Formats: sequence, structure tokens, C-alpha cells
Amino acid sequence: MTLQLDFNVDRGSFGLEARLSLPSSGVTALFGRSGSGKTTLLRCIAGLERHPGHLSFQGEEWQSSRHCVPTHRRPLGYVFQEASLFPHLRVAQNLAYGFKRIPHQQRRIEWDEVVQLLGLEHLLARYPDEISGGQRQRVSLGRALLTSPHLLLMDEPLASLDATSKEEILPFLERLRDELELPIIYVSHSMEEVIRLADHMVLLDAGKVVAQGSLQALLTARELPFVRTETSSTVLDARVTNPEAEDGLTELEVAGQPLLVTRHSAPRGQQVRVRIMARDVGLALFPPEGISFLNCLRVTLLDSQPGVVPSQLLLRLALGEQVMLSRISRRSATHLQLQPGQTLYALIKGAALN
Ligand SMILES: Nc1ncnc2c1ncn2[C@@H]1O[C@H](COP(=O)(O)OP(=O)(O)OP(=O)(O)O)[C@@H](O)[C@H]1O
Repeated sequence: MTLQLDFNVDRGSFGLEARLSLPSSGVTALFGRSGSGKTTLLRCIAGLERHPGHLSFQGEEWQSSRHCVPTHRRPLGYVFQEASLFPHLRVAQNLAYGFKRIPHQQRRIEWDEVVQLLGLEHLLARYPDEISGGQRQRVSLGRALLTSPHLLLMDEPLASLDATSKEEILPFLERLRDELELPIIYVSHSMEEVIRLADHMVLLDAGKVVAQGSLQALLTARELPFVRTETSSTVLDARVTNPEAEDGLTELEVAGQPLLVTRHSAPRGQQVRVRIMARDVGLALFPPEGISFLNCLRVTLLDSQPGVVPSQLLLRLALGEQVMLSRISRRSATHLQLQPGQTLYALIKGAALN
């Protein structure tokens, strides 16, 4: 565990109690509704707010009852909701702002790497008011990365962008996650973003940590609200076995079984994540023939619980070590006489997966 924290914030009407050990790699999402304390926790980690507590990062103490390392001495990058670029400086000069202050021997990320990773080549000579909101946010991210942080904190970096700009920037964030060995703490109240980006999740509610763990574990946990939403889904870890399968498909492997999805750009052998919506998963007692579903995965029924509406059930299915969800009608479950422990065949449309 890389980041150990224990904070107690008392603002009278709002209190935050957080004791966490966060992992040393990947993206950890701080998720929760508005006012649950996500930004407060992030600011405590950055040292932008001082509250009683303890914080250490990779064995180095950043805050204790005796001392507090000031923000500018913590090796972290911070990306805010709104890009805060210097309006009178060109993009290249904005990027150079932090970069120049980091001595050569301490640089972990090089200029060209950041410019290429974030697709900034053609923007370098422009001023901030000559580029779009999404592009400005990419420059902010580039500027944070060029300070060679050991930890990147992002506070709803897409919140001020429209849907098109969000879609434009998300692939860059995915590349950042996949290509840099940099732990990221990502604040969001958008489940779509969390599902695209996060490996781990901390769920906050009214200043309390309700749950924490891998994204898949939290999305499929019986006791958490995620399984009972219209868009309940899971994210499976898969590996590309044939990037260019016939008919414009890509073949993946999940728990030793093939899974066909819409054509993916990832190369053979790469680990990828596949989101499967509970409502897209049907069930059969035997592998069926003569149907249009491309995917038929052998699974074991773990348990069932009431769905979002009385006519439906939400089932949890084991696929090797992973768990996926299926939402079916109560009538189908009765008809199939489903029992925990039973082997079933999960039917998923290839067209539903990308
Ligand atoms: N500087 C401040 N002084 C007093 N109260 C504050 C301050 N900043 C935030 N709060 C309050 O603390 C609580 C937690 O705020 P915080 O911004 O951490 O929540 P959040 O989960 O990040 O919300 P959002 O998703 O809306 O950004 C809220 O009730 C908020 O009104």
C-alpha cells in the first residue's frame, strides 16, 4: 500500500472521517454524491487543507501530529475541475512552467513523452483562449505530468466539459493509466468515468468511507447500491487473443473462455477491460443452438436478489475468479428453477460489447 491516511475533519455541519490504505498503482476513484467529502479528502492529501490526521506516502511521512510537509514539497501533481492556465502564455510556455523547475536527474517523464501521450504537438504555439475546453484540460494535465509527480491527484477533471469534449479526453486518460507507472487518485461522481478509468474505488457518503476495494468487487457487492441501478454492470479483465477476428470482431479470453466483442484497437496479448451491463446478459441451462448471441460463457450462479423493479431479479455469476451480473425477469428464474451453485450459460450479444 502506498498511501496511508487517517483524517478527521470537523467543519461543524460537515465531518469527514477517513482511514484508508490506497494502492501504489493504477487509478483509485473517490466516488460519492455531491457533498460527500471527496474534494475535502483530496485537498487533505495534497496538504491544501490542514486538519488533524496522519498521512504517509510510500513510507514517507507527509503529515503527523508533529509536522506537515507543505504542498510544494510533496511530489504530486494536481489537476482541478477547471483548467487553470496562464492566459498570457502559449501552451508550450504553460507546459514549461513546472518542467523547468525540475532538475534533469529528477525527471521521470520527458517533454516529448507528455506532448505525444496527450496529443499536444499542434497546440504548442497557441494561447489558452485559442483552444477548446478539452484541449485546455489536456494541457493542464500535461503541465502536472511535467513536474514528474510520484502521485497524481485529479478533482473531477471532466466536470466542466461537454459530452463531446469528455469523449475526446477520456482516451488520453486511459493511455495515461496504461502507459505511465503513476498512481492516480481521481475524484468523480460520474459512474461512467469511474467504470472507464478506475481500478480501485473508495465510496464516500456523508463524510464516511462506506466501502473500498477493486472496482469489480464494489460494482458487484451485494450490499452496495451499484447492483440495484438501471445501469448495473461489471468490468471484466480480459486478454486479447485475436485482435482481427472475422467479421470485424476482436476475440478476447476471460477465465479461459472466448468472448467476442466489437473490433478493438488493442494488440494481441494485451490486457483489456470489458464492461458488461447486467441487462445484456441472458441465461440458459444448456449451451443453446440457433440463436444470434455470439457469446456463451459457462458460469456458476452465486446468488440472486430483488432487482430494480418487482418483476426482475439480479443474479451474481462466478466466471473463474471474476463476478458478473445478470438481470432477468423473476418469471424466467422461476421457469429455469435457478439455484445457487448451479452451472449456467451466460448469453451476451457481441454487439453489446466494445
Ligand atoms: N471551505 C469550506 N468551508 C466550509 N465548508 C466547506 C468548505 N468546502 C466544502 N465544505 C463543505 O464540506 C462538505 C464536503 O464538501 P466537498 O467539496 O468535499 O464534497 P464533494 O464530495 O467533493 O462534493 P462535489 O462532488 O459537489 O464537489 C460539503 O458539505 C461542503 O459544503
